Amino acid sequence: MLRFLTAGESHGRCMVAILEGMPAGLKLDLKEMNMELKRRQLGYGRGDRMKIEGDNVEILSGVRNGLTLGSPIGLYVKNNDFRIDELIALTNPRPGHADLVGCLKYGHQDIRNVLERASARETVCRVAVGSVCKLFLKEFDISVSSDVVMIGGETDKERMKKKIDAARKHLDTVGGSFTVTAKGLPPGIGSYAAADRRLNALLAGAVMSIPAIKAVEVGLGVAYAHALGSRVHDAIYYTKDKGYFRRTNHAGGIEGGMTNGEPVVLRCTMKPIATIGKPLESVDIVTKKAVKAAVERYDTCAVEAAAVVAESAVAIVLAQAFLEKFGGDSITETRRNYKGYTRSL
Ligand SMILES: Cc1cc2nc3c(=O)[nH]c(=O)nc-3n(C[C@H](O)[C@H](O)[C@H](O)COP(=O)(O)O)c2cc1C
Ligand SMILES: C=C(O[C@@H]1CC(C(=O)O)=C[C@@H](OP(=O)(O)O)[C@H]1O)C(=O)O
Repeated sequence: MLRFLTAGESHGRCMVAILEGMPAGLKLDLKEMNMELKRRQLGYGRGDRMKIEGDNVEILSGVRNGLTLGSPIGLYVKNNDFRIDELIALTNPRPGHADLVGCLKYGHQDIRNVLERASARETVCRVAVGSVCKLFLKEFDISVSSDVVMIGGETDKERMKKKIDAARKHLDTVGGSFTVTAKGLPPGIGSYAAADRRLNALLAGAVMSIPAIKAVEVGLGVAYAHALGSRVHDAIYYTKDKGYFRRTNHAGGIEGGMTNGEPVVLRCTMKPIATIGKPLESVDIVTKKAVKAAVERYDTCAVEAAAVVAESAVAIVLAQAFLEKFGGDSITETRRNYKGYTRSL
């Protein structure tokens, strides 16, 4: 079983992750891993925090001479903006963030005790872990990519930028949507046999766990609601060369909770950033008086960054489901099992 845990506060010393269950013998290319971290920092509309951080992952354990050992992989990313103990208390929760409910739930009187961990800074760990999973999947010619498709209702790249500029100018924020595509998967990853093995549910859960992601559609997604079955199901064809194939991919590569051999395509929606320069009404959690919500430094738009995080979330789930099917304590063993299966198809 491939599993991971992360720890770290946004302005704490560092962010860490442990990935357990990765087979031995996988070559970890640190340069490629750090490129993923860099991609997460970019994107039009990001705030000033990204100018402070220069995210760089260090491998603490589980690797010798660049190869995984089969033991837990410890990953570390330093926070340049480390100042958690100096930050002043905040008592004016931001609508749309974890602030109010987090204080009620954990008994805090300072929303900083909540926001430090609720912050999307945690997603740097997700990308560090995802970068290892992407390298694993690459061994089997499986790739995961993403595309921003809409920002604040605009689909043209220049208009998207203008939308972000306008939001920034008006001290507001803006959300959007993006697709994540995984190519090269064989049919049969995931299963219809049990609810917790259905791949579409696992993928949606992983992407929805990224802060501010509010919807995940598989293939045609919500558009299925308007359609007739005869128009939307992907007819099946066969040739000796190709084997089974489809001419359309409305299903987004998943049928019955399993990959069907076509690209897996998800469409994901992100809400606008909760911190707003012109803050909404709120209530002070100590005095109970009406106040304006807290304004921290913020990203005007982080859809591009979220898309990179979602690639990692998807890569992690795919690596988990792939290993569930093919097993293997070493890459050699996984490859042998994989080849045996694909030959049998
Ligand atoms: C890459 C990324 C960057 C984000 N940057 C900010 C930010 O600067 N300010 C903010 O208030 N929220 C930001 N968010 C969103 C919050 O983390 C999110 O709204 C909050 O955790 C509550 O979201 P939820 O209701 O989906 O859990 C960011 C999210 C992501 C994925
Ligand atoms: C630190 C990151 O994103 C942060 C996510 C975030 C939030 O509230 O989610 C708030 C901002 O942090 P700060 O208040 O320090 O400016 C973002 O910069 C990151 O993506 O690495």
